[in-house]
Amino acid sequence: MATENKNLSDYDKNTVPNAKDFRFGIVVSEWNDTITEGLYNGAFETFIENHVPAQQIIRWNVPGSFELIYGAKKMLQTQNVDAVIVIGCVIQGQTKHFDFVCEGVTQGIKDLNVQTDIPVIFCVLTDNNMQQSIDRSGGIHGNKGTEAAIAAIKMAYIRQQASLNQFQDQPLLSTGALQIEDKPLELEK
Ligand SMILES: Nc1c(NC[C@H](O)[C@H](O)[C@H](O)CO)[nH]c(=O)[nH]c1=O
Ligand SMILES: CC(=O)[C@@H](O)COP(=O)(O)O
Repeated sequence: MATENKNLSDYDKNTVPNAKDFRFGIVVSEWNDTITEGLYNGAFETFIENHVPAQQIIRWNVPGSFELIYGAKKMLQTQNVDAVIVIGCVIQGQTKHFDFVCEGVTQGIKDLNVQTDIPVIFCVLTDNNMQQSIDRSGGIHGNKGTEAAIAAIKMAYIRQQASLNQFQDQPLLSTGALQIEDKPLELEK
């Protein structure tokens, strides 16, 4: 489903676990900072809306999207966080550099998810032009930062429950969603 058919800011609050005790890191690229600031604001505000205290949200800046990999790695190594969001905006230029940056960041963040125990959420726009980025950072298609914050909460919860081995005897709804203490968690099919 393309973004144009699903607003990035829409989510069902009934499927989001209580996030008041989680700690989150956000690594923000300074390239295209008008866009990345919009994505950050979307993520930060969504965390606050879901009861994450501001003092439990750690922000680091890096020069560009390629540096998100190292920045996230060092945050994971040094900070007590339950999930990390990396925020970037890569826009096609005149050369193939776009392809290499996008692929490099994608693979690097994937590697961190494989090699470490902390979820790293991919909030990197890879757009053809600035208008597409504007549309996805608080514009007509919503805010990918909101989407990323919800993903971070859900993944932090999955990590927490998995570490407690609670999934083994957790009651399941008929839909296959986990029944958690106050609201069901919809696991993506
Ligand atoms: N063109 C964009 C870049 N390029 C810079 C790289 O991300 C990196 O900082 C540089 O190659 C030094 O290692 N970065 C973006 O985030 N967005 C772009 O559109
Ligand atoms: C993604 C990039 O690095 C790109 O925006 C740089 O522009 P260009 O390909 O014209 O050098």
